Amino acid sequence: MPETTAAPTAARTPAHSRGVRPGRGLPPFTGAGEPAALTTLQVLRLLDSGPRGLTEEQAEERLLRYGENVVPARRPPSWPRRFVGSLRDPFTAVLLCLGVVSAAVASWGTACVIMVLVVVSCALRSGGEHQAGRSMAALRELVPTTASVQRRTADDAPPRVREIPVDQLVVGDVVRLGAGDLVPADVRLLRASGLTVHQAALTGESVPVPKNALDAPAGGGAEPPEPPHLCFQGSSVASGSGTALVIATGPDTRFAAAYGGPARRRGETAFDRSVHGIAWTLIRFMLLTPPLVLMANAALRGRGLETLPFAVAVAVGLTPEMLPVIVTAALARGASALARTSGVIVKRLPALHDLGAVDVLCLDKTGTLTQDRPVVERSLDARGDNAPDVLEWAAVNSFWTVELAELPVPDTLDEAILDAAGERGADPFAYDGIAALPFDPSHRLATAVVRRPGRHTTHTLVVKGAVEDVLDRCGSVAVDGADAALDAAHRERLLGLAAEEAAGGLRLLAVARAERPARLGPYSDKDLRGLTFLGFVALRDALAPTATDALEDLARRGVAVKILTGDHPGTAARACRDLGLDPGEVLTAGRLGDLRGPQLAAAVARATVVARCTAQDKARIVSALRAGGRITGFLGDGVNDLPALRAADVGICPRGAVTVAREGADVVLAEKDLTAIDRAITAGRRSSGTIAGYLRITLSSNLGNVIAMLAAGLLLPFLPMLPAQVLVQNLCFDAAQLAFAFDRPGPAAERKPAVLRTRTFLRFITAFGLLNAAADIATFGVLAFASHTTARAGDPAVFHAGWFTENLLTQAMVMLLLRTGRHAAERRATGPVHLAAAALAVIGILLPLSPLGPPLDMSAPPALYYALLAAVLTLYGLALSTVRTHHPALSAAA
Ligand SMILES: Nc1ncnc2c1ncn2[C@@H]1O[C@H](COP(=O)(O)OP(=O)(O)OP(=O)(O)O)[C@@H](O)[C@H]1O
Ligand SMILES: [Mg+2]
Repeated sequence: MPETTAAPTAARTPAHSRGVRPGRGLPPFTGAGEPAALTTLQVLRLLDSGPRGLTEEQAEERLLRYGENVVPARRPPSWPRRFVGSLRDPFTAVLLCLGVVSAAVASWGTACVIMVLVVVSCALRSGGEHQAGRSMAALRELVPTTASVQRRTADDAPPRVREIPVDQLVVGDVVRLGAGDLVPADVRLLRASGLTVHQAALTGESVPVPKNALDAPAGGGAEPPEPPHLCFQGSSVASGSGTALVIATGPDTRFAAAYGGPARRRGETAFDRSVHGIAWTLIRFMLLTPPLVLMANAALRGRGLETLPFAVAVAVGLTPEMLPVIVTAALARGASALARTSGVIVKRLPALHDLGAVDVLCLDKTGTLTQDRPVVERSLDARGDNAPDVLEWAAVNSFWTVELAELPVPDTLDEAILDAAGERGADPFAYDGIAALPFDPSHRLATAVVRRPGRHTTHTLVVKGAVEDVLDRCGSVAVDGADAALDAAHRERLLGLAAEEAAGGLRLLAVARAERPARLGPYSDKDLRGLTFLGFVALRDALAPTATDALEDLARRGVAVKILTGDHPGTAARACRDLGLDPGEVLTAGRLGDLRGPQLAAAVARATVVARCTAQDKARIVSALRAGGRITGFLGDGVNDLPALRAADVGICPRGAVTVAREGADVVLAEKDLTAIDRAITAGRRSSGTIAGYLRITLSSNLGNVIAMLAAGLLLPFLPMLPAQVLVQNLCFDAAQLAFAFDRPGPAAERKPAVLRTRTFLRFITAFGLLNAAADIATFGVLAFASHTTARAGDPAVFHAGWFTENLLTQAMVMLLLRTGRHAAERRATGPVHLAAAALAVIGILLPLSPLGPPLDMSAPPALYYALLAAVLTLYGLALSTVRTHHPALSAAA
């Protein structure tokens, strides 16, 4: 493409020969931006650059000298730092407190074992996190953020625009900006066409701000706070395009000065609500336990502070120390498997859990339900008759809006129109392009201003866009070559005609035109009044071949699908119907009006399609669904999808999406394909199933032990379990639970959204905890019976050994019988959990008999005990299976 620039070429004189140092450190260009008093030419000179950009060699040299364009954000922490960080985990903190309490009462044994627990769990956790962090960083690198830079291979070579990773940009580079791009560094505009920029991250302003190149220096007056010719890193292009000079990179940008790192967003996610919610409930329990144990012992047995170590041990017994390890491992494993098998990149680990919990998925239409390969089917005039000239005007609009853009982004509708017009021999060069107002999703219009060669006094405005938005700007309608006033009846008829075409599944663009006296000044949306309506171009976009099956799968998995589109309601409804999705009542965003909160949630809950949505409508619908308790995913790929991507529990976009969408999304798909989402949701449910399984099993048996321990503590004249023993037992349990990180839950876990609700969960662990306690108490009876005839009746060491064995055996059984999503038939195959359970059982039986027994105050129980224990365990196993199958409320939770 020939390079057309307005700035003189003198700027290309090498400035280093004049002793000017480019870039970083140069006072006017650090962070705060650049005084508007300099002309573009002066700035280019100062930075030793030119309107044609740097050469590759210059850029390379600057990169080496001044460093990469990265904000010195929080670097990934090192392993030791993670270790220290994991000490701040609430469970660890509680354990440490308990350790301090034990040390304070000189219970050194307990204190030491608690320390061992803390160190082991922190080491495992930080190791796991470190590894997960590395693999996540590697995954994120598969979705790099790029910028379009204009560089030359040699001084005299023509400039070429190419995509490079953003971190390779240097001061003096010339970059191209297009709708949906992130502003890659602090830049000064050289040229701009209809450019508006979102700078909410910097200024909090929520509406896009218009930006343009500076024609003349701003003079001596005060500099405006947001100079219109500067764009800053951290903002994004909402519409239009531009060419700009990089004036500050990396740590020198205004963004780095303000924040020192990328801003992180988002309130409470589904992950926080479920996993964290349960963790905090437990922590409250743990903190309450020691005082309760002390009080009960004091009140009922008249014991004093000497029971404190025991009370502490009971609280420690409740802790699921391995929770963070299991969570990280399960999610990281799921995320890398998903990347390997389906090319789906999860950018934030907890997002995988949230994916599994999604129960409503909002989608855009184009490219998701359809192929995004539109072809022009026909063009019609205001009467609905074939009208080739309407297509020709649309082509003039498409050609010049693309041609005059600084960064032409191929739009499939424009391409289709140009193809069709080209086939019919239309010639857009019959006009000269004067100006363009590029397509802007909030106005749903694109405008080209053209001039017929030789007619210098008249400009023709050619507008194409959504039917309603074009009609709003029309004052007349062309009928049979003459203009007639556009009255309400006409308008209704035209809308009806459009609806008819849309009902056939066609996408529609309205075309209008106006003649104006030629002028020099820029054009804006305000000039689009009193247009003459010409007609429609109807395009057909074939349905995506995999969509029908994928929608069915999603429905089967309990995920409701909603289409939030900017398109015509008729077109969207027809696409749904053709894909077997009942559109029900089709809403338009306009009809939702100012509904908010619960009313909006209720209205949207009933609908499957909401058409004519703006970016803000999409976001507010997603927020309302979330506020109504739904866990909401959003898939979209355009600039107009960004607010909704950010508002959703899980924002999903395809790899081909605009840069801002890729940056804002939690999950990036290889392609815009619903089947990939289905696979990602399944992976999320598996990981959540693993976590839930771990929590249910660990906590129900921990709770059972605590109840039994309290009961025994009150019934027996001695401590039912020595603190050291509690902790050894805990260590064994924890080690065995690690197997869950490598477990794959059964298919039942994949059937519906995996949400761990605190209340259902507590019901589950209470029921199974009580069952476990009952087995323990039965064991006490059996132990007493088996040893009452022997010489060792009432020996605490025998009691300790007997109970230890039973505890480990019941834990092994629970691991096998309460696994997530498995029914009897599915539980058979051997896996890590089976091996761990077997190991646990062996340790449970042999440890008290081994030389380690006596130091832990355990000695072998009589043989009769083992026989009776077998009977107790059989009954316990039967009871477990019965409760699980016969209480759907409980088994459904599993
Ligand atoms: N290049 C264009 N020129 C003019 N008008 C356009 C252009 N592209 C889209 N439109 C109009 O704007 C409307 C909204 O389109 P847009 O692509 O912004 O919606 P969307 O929300 O992204 O839709 P989808 O759900 O299909 O992705 C379209 O129905 C069409 O009428
Ligand atoms: Mg779109």
